[in-house]
Amino acid sequence: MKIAIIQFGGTNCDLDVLHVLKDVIGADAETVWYKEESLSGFDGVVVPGGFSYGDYLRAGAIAARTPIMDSVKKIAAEGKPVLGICNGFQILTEARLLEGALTTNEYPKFRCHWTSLRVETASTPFTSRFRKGEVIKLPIAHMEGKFYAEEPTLAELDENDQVVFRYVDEKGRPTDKANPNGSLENIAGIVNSSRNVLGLMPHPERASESILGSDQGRKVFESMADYITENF
Ligand SMILES: NC(=O)CC[C@H](N)C(=O)O
Repeated sequence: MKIAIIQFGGTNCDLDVLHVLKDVIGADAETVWYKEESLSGFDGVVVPGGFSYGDYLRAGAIAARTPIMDSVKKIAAEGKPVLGICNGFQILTEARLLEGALTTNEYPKFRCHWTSLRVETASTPFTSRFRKGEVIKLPIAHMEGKFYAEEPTLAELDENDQVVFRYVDEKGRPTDKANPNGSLENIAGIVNSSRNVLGLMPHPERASESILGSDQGRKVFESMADYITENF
């Protein structure tokens, strides 16, 4: 099993993800520079966070149009898991691998703090180790994290159980106060209709060891590794 971690100019969470995959959960992983065109030999992909191309035009817009994204699309079409974290989520929406868009936070500042999230579904390759309804703590760090989609798309995401994480308060309720960026319906993460592409704004790799204040993010990577072992 081998997982590719894509690096663009401006990516800055690549080595954190590499550390979690290799040192914390013992999976085989490698960073791949965006100029590589092939991802043959890889069974899964992480598009990590950062500021690819300085967030120029729109966050993720330039990275989404690089040749390696054709290979990421191929991996996704093969049913292999693709995980986009923060800037990675922005890139996956810009590449149209995921619905909707990430727009400037309602209060237009960079926000960097812990959030509580409710796991809305355990039936994805990335959340199989969670319980539906479980409330977990993961940090956010973004300026363009407001999830937006047109009403019919939102309805479809709900109907198909594609909303994976929602920002909630300490009691597990998706209130306005618990919503750090104005995301519609408090959405923090979604999957595609085939369920093998996940994007989320919070950073599970920054909460994968208890010394960091939470190790609950680790289960995202462990679930992904289980899925690869079982299927590929
Ligand atoms: N941590 C990140 O990936 C940053 C996300 C993005 N560049 C933003 O600020 O919106």
